[in-house]
Amino acid sequence: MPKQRLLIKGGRVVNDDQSVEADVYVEEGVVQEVGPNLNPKPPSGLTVLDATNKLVIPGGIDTHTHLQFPFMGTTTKDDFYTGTKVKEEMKSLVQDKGVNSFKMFMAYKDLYMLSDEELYAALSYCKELGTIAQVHAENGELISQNAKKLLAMGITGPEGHALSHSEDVEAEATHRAIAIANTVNCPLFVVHVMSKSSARMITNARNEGKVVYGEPIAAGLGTDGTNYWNEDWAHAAAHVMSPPLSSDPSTPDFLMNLLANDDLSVVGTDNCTFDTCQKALGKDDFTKIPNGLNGVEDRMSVVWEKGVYSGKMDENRFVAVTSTNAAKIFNLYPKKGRIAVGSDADIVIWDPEATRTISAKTHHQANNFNVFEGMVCHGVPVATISRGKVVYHDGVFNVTAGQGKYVSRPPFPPYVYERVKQREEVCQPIPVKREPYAGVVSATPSAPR
Ligand SMILES: NC(=O)NCCC(=O)O
Ligand SMILES: [Zn+2]
Ligand SMILES: [Zn+2]
Repeated sequence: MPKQRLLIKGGRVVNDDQSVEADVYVEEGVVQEVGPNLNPKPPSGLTVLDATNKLVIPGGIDTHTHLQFPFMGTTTKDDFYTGTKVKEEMKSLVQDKGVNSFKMFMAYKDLYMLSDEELYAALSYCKELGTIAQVHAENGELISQNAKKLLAMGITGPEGHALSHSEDVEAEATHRAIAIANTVNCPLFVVHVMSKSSARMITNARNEGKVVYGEPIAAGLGTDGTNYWNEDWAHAAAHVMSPPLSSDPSTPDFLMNLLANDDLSVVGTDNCTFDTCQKALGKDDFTKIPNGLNGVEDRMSVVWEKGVYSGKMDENRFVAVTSTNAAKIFNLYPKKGRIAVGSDADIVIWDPEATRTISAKTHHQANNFNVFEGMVCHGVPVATISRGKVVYHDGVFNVTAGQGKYVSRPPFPPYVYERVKQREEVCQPIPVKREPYAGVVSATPSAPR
């Protein structure tokens, strides 16, 4: 078999810490050289992609998706799912299967919700195994009480979902998760940060030196919860997810500012798609609407448009929040999340000037609705390269099902655990040295008669 060889010519290579005008030469899926005017020999058998006036960026890493996910009485439209398991299986998943993160739920009462005692035990064990504890932070008990009250008042539509999942519900659980994680010195990754209050909790915790990461999602940065009051039931229901999109329209901008400042760390999508017929399982009761929406296809464009094109972040921060930080937190760096010699050739050629309009009519996802419908985005992928293979170029896909490769992730990512280790060494409580108490001790009270 001839070697698979690829040259990306004339682009601007953007990593999280610098940008350089350079060509990128790839052999057998791995970057071999990054530099000006590369001329690899022999020229035969070499695929050349022109990246003049384009950015050459590391392939995006979506930190949070649900594919082929059985949930709330139905299964997501998009497929492929790896689930979380119970405690006995955690060790084997980490040591034998290359899993280094576990998601725990404080919401979904009577389904997934963990008590504080269970969360304490789970986070303690995550820490012992050297993994990242991901937490869905919402107070499931409060949601349940709120929902009962709203249904009794005759509020059965999707607005009831937003009202029952109030901002307090997310903020309280975020604060509690941070407190529990900090108590057991376990690194915490708060998934789908949707509200200002929750984001502030994470920002404060980071300012206090706690090892906490926050993940806003594409939908939370690109649209808002005013959609829950739309008079078209299907439109409103399509936006139902937990925690809900914020009903305060200034929240997406607020979250993007925190992301630009490194108060929040990475962008996921929580892609979890259900079509209108599936959503209709909750047509008479908002608590039965399957929770979830799209994002996986549009994440990079939404972040470019709302983050870079808006002037909040530069191209390097864009790379940090769409791939590099995720690769560091989940121990994939620098194999993933960087374009450098020895890195996997997962690369996107990105046209920062081109625009596209997002629509369910033209998207490639299986769902019939897109929460970013009509959004004009600057920043368009021209080509996508997966382990050296051009899988998308100028509108044409060259992929087959099953081509993706599972990436094993070792525990104890140094980016996270070096800090954890240091905190543990320095922050050990030390008993106060004092003379023993020599005074009177009252008699042990006798048992009541
Ligand atoms: N977020 C959501 O509504 N659906 C997916 C499941 C989850 O992440 O909680
Ligand atoms: Zn969740
Ligand atoms: Zn999720």
